[in-house]
Amino acid sequence: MHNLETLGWKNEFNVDQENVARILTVQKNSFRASDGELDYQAHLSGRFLNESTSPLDFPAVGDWVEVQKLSEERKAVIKRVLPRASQFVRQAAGERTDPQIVAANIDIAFIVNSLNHDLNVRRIERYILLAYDSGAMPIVLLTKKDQASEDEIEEAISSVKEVAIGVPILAISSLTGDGIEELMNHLTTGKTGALLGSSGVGKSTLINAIVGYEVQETKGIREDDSKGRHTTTHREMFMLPNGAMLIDTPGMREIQLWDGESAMETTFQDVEVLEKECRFSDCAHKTEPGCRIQEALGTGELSEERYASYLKLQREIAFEKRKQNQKAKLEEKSKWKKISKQQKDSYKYRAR
Ligand SMILES: Nc1nc2c(ncn2[C@@H]2O[C@H](COP(=O)(O)OP(=O)(O)OP(=O)(O)O)[C@@H](O)[C@H]2O)c(=O)[nH]1
Ligand SMILES: [Zn+2]
Repeated sequence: MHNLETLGWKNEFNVDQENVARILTVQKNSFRASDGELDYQAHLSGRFLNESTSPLDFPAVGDWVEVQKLSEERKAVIKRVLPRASQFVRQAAGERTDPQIVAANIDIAFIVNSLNHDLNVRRIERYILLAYDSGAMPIVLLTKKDQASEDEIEEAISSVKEVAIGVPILAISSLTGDGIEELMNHLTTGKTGALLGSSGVGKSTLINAIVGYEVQETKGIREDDSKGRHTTTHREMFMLPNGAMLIDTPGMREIQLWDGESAMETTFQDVEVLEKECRFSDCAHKTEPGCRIQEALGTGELSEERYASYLKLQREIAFEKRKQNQKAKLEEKSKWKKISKQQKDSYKYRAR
């Protein structure tokens, strides 16, 4: 069923097909890759160990890589990462200013939320922004449909609709199979999807339901405290029976933006249209009489929360950008310091 084509391979990189594989899992510096027929245990070639290699240059789940297969059975060396069609990037956890690739070459970013917990539309908004920024199409999945009433489902869908303009919203249940067929209409042969969302929303259970058997270990909710157990610990790509791929990711509690500037327009189409309609080209949209944004806020056409969220994300992106520029400057400085020290040292040596 799976060969390079069904894995989504498009032969546009000018690499011999023999030497192409797709990354299925990453654990530290150990990779599992598939050429569509066989799995390979792969490791990085020396060129990745260069000091200046950015985290974005390393292979991630979903990447197409050029490999050199070794004579040792099912071992390979990764020579390079082929250009990505899309990459889902977030700010790495912790204090550092580093990007982290959640998944590469994703066609559809499934933003997964559970119907039996509080829906956080602000978080969904953020994920949609990241999805568009990555180059993937977002789809919002509302899981555990079997645990919500018709009214609750309708209410959830309508509140998500307000922040997910033009984005498909599907309510599904992995328990009853309700809605899975509709989901699979999107995830067709050769397509790659990624499941993104908090821990316990049912990502692994969904993969099991699609694959039809237990591929991802899931643990039941403990009855005593009804907390979902954290189960997924690393990203992994699964091949589905229909020839599509689905990437499971560990639950992400917070997702910090890395970039997203270019995706703001698509994510906040409603706000941007109003801004363009404003007759003052340099309007701060605060107190100007006759301002279109103020008018829309007044009539409720645009909700205060949505507008506040728009401004907040805009500020956040600008802040990240400044931080990244600052970091780049510091790195440049330390590089020149090093070079000038080397030059001095070599001069001292020659002078002696
Ligand atoms: N009733 C019901 N329960 C579900 C459904 N899907 C998942 N669950 C339950 O929700 C709990 C968490 O599901 P998981 O699939 O482990 O959640 P996850 O999103 O993979 O969580 P992490 O791996 O921690 O990121 C488990 O107890 C599942 O049985 C569903 O459609 N209906
Ligand atoms: Zn205005």
